[in-house]
Amino acid sequence: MSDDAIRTHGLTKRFRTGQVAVDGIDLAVPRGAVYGFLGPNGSGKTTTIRMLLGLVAPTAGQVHLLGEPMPQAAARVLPRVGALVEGPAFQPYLSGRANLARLDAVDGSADPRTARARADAALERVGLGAAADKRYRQYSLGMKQRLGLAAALLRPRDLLVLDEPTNGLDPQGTREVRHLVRELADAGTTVLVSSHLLAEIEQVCTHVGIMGGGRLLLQGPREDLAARRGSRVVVRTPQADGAAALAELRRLGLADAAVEPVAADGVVTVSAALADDEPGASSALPAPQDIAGALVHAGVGILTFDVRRPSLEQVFVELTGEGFDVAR
Ligand SMILES: Nc1ncnc2c1ncn2[C@@H]1O[C@H](COP(=O)(O)OP(=O)(O)OP(=O)(O)O)[C@@H](O)[C@H]1O
Repeated sequence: MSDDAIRTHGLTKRFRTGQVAVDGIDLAVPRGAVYGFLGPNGSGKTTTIRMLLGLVAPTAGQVHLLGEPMPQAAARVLPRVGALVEGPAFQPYLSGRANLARLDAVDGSADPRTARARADAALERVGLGAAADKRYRQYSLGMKQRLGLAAALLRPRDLLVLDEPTNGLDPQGTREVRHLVRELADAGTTVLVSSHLLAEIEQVCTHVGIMGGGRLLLQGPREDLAARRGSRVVVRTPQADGAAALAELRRLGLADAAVEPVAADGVVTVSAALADDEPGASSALPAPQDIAGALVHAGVGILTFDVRRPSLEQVFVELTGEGFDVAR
């Protein structure tokens, strides 16, 4: 048993069609994390999430949620887990509020006297307060998605599992979901959130797992994954200082330092790789502040000084050779 909020060992799903949708994955979602579960369409995220929640039986492997084995402990564990998965069962002719009341009533452990307050609080939280009395069938896709979130938030949860929560939302709605996830995480809820659009949730994640072709290609703290590859220092200087800047960077041990072609405005860009891809190899390289100091000391005029980290998407593409929107 582990202290992680979610832990799987060798989790595998082979469908009757013979397709292996999830291929022996070991997920580890630490308590308190916001875990971005990422990967192209068809990479196995939804199937994994369904297995986590006991909606689909694994072909092989184990799942522990909040330290307890699934599905054996489902009755004890699932009340502590809020989930948004495809197609929640809402009644089309009932209002958003009435739909939540219905779900609330099914939950044996919820106090019926406070049902209304719970539903209203959840609706407010997802920005549906004004549409509470509208029928579900009149909701837009984004509003439906929000109602699904509200249902997951009807009671305090230790763990939230959200499958593509930003599906159907406009950029404003997407920002709101991010904000909500951050708020919930600040309050101590562990969140697993899946997306095929990395940029949408990258900013709120503390941890990331990247799926590709049913396998977990990469997993760990977000900062570690992005820092692992390809950080660069990028300096813009007056053209006259370009050669001096290049010489200084090389003197500091940044072997691949190079000057990019002159821009029309008499400014050149000098850049160099800051970290090697090999773990530990970067320790010999100077820290950014020391590089800036050395350039100033060498009399180089600095117009801008940046440390550029690759986006996770760049890391992903580099690792897999696959774009994010590639279907299987
Ligand atoms: N019930 C099923 N029977 C057979 N194959 C299935 C079934 N459900 C999913 N698959 C296949 O398993 C693979 C993984 O699908 P899954 O829905 O888990 O991916 P995903 O990463 O969630 O993608 P998306 O972002 O499009 O939802 C796909 O190739 C899909 O066609």
